[in-house]
Amino acid sequence: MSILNRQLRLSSYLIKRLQHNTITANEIAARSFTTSECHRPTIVHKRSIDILHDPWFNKGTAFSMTERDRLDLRGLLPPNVMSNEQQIERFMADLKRLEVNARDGPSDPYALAKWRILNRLHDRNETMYYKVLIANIEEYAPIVYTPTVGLVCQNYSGLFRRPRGMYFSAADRGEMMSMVYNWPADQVDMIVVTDGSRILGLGDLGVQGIGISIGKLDLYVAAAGINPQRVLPVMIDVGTNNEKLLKDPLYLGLQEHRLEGDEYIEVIDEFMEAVFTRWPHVIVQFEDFQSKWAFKLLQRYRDTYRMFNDDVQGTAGVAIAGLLGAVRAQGKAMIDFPKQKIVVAGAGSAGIGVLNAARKTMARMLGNNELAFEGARSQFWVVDAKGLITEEREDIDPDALPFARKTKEIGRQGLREGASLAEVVREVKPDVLLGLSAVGGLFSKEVLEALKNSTSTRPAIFAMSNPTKNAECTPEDAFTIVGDNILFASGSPFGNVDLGNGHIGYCNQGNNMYLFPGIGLGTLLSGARVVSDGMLQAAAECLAAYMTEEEVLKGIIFPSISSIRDITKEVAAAVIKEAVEEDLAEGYRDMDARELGRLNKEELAAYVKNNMWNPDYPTLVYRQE
Ligand SMILES: NC(=O)c1ccc[n+]([C@@H]2O[C@H](COP(=O)([O-])OP(=O)(O)OC[C@H]3O[C@@H](n4cnc5c(N)ncnc54)[C@H](O)[C@@H]3O)[C@@H](O)[C@H]2O)c1
Ligand SMILES: O=C(O)C[C@H](O)C(=O)O
Ligand SMILES: [Mg+2]
Repeated sequence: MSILNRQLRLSSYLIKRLQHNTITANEIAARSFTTSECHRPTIVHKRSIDILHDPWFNKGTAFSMTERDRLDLRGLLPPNVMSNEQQIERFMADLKRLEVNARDGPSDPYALAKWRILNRLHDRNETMYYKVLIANIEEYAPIVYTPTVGLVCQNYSGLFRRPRGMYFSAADRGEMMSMVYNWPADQVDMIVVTDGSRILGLGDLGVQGIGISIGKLDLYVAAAGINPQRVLPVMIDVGTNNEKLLKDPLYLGLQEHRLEGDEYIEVIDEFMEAVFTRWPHVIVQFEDFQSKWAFKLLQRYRDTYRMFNDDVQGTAGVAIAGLLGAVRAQGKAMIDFPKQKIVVAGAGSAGIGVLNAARKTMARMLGNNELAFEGARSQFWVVDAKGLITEEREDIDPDALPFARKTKEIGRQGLREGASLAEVVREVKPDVLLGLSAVGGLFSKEVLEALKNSTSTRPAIFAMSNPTKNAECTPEDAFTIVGDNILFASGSPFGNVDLGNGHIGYCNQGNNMYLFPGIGLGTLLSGARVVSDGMLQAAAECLAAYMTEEEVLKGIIFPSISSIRDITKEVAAAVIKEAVEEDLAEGYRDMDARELGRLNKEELAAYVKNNMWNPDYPTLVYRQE
């Protein structure tokens, strides 16, 4: 009989005897001493993740800090310790919210409900989960990844059931080197880390941003065939500046404002040192860090560690592939790219990443010298929240400075500092209008009307902000207002548009998902010491060349998500080739760099394919210890 049952029986027996006056109060006090049995500790024969996965002993977020230390649980749970009452309140609030959330799912009214079902499968049986995901990637990528993952992050404190990944918080300073050993896997190939400060276009979501690391790693497994036992989603909780979360008693993260300055950097440094000490060959992808840190951290670590920033570098590669596709779709040779006039709305980590890469690509095509690099600058007009960026801007962000228009130029063009996006489009008549602003509907009717006067034979509109509601415009608006002869891509998935004349307006998904899995896989399989600009460029060029002439002329400039495993294999092979050529490759397992260098294109692709994990059940054999 369980302790609880025995106690219940005992107390009902005592109460009955008391009612019949056959027992004294003193006797009750003495007897009730036996009920202290329930305060005796329970002996468990497991620790760490095993205890979290054991429904008998798991307390979830209610494990106290001392218990977390005693049971090697530090870092395996979000930092905020909850009371049992709070846990129940959180569960109930989430349960009640289900119907509301199911209704406001982005394009699919049942998106969040589907996520819950898939998530439960993920927690029960990973092989089966990935088999389902890979076989139905077109249908379920929008659930486990953009756009639904945004909704998941917004509601994560309510959705949290079983922990996944690791949490390093500001309260763990000085402990990270030891707590990294709480993770049960001896080998980790890929870490995706966020500090939750800019999740998609949804702003600061604090600890709830862990959802984006999990979603990105789902694609690493599904698209790149990284073994799911060797991926680690990480959340670095340095606080949040989201006032709503700071006031929410059920929020799972640290309820203090974000660390800033050196204190912030020290936490990230400690994390990097800890993970690279335990797993020297791991690759760390930085995801959804606010711009002010995205660039600084990239510069700080990129020459020392195997790391890259997906929003800065992955997005840039995808945009370059799209921009080159746009040139081809106009019936021109790619080498004509440096003549394109490009208006970019948004000068954050993604926008500036794209601008730098596009400028370098133009400069390379123009002769790869100082003059070419300087000349390429004048092809870009950058508009941020304060309008057109010019050299007259006060307190200009140093990352945006190289793209500030010169006063003389803008005078000639009938523009001025702070000119609105519509004015800029009207005066510049660009070939490309690219949005990475996180402002839904920014490409308003007025802006799209202005684009009708573009000097291009086929203007391109890239509404790249995520999730769906943050897209700068919908494909319907773009095709309806600007005309049938445009090229359209969005960051989150939309359906194609029926143009009503027997033709289809293609909606491409211009998302960094076409590159980051291949960049990570290629880095892993080459054993490259760092992720170089050349490797990133090779990845972008591979993606650009993936589409056939016929597809591009139809307006299809990115592959369908159903071929993501194939494109990832090709991208990874291109990354390996470049790493070998740059002498950065150190080999992987029994394949050394020299042997890698001897493989031709087909052999490289076969090498990648053979090293991709497939969701098949292995044979299991039990042996006693
Ligand atoms: N499609 C992709 O693969 C991809 C990749 C990375 C980022 N993104 C998306 O890009 C968006 C921006 O990301 P970020 O990291 O650069 O964010 P960020 O917050 O660093 O930058 C946003 C930029 O937009 C500008 N902006 C704000 N309001 C504006 C307005 N009204 N007009 C013009 N510009 C305005 C801001 O001034 C800032 O420069 C997010 O929605 C993100 O989801 C998409
Ligand atoms: O996550 C995505 O869908 C793309 C990108 O990394 C983003 O931050 O929006
Ligand atoms: Mg991102």
